[in-house]
Amino acid sequence: MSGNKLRVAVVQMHVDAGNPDANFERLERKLAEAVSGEEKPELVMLPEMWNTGYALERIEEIADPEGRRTKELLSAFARANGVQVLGGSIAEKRADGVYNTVYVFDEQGELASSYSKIHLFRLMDEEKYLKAGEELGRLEAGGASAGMMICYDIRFPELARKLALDGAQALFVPAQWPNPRLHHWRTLLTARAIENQMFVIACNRCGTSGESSFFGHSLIIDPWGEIIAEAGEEETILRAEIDLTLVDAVRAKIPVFEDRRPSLY
Ligand SMILES: NC(=O)CCC(=O)C(=O)O
Repeated sequence: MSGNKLRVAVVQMHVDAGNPDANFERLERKLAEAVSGEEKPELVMLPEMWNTGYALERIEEIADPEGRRTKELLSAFARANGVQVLGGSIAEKRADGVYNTVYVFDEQGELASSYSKIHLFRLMDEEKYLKAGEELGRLEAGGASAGMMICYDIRFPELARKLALDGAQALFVPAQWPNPRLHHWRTLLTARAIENQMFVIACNRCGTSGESSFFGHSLIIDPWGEIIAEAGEEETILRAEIDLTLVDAVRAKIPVFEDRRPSLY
């Protein structure tokens, strides 16, 4: 990090539903690509459920027990490259069921925080196969407080507002958001950025699994709502340097947080 700037690399990738071995192999290649080149990122981010995809009928069998395989890979990568990793989310098997969980590793490879998706998406049958998390997702990134939401979570503006009120200056959103809802994806992410005057960094998967196709369009949006980077529909590493000082500048220009009237609503 230089000053309050943070270089992020968002790994937009295909996910092979029901085939963790193929996904681990693909991810290792993508991670190597993310840290290649001169401008190394300081934070690398992955999409939702990248280990299994939405092979939910088999999720008990293929989810990562306690996230052990994932933690080993991401921790070693973070430590070897001195980079923070926001590990998308994975299907994580615990004693009481399977969770849709993000792990965050710091530059030393230590597990710094985690978050399990709190809103399960019925349109993709999540509530039939997954357990919902019970805590909010927070992390430190680029010397600032930040929050995490997973995919469907972005439809709940009160969650983003709560994270912002608690100090978040950026919101990280791993996703598997399919067609035909690109308009919702772009609009909701942009709205969360504008209304909370925060950066939104969102990583979607791409490619096709069964009858679902995923449009990619990972996005990096600034606190004024400007899209500073947007991917297309193919696999790519989306890169940007975000200047966290912009958060205070935007909040000073239009003092939304001071003007709130929570006693009325
Ligand atoms: N994986 C998800 O949570 C998908 C959410 C989604 O597609 C939506 O429209 O909301």
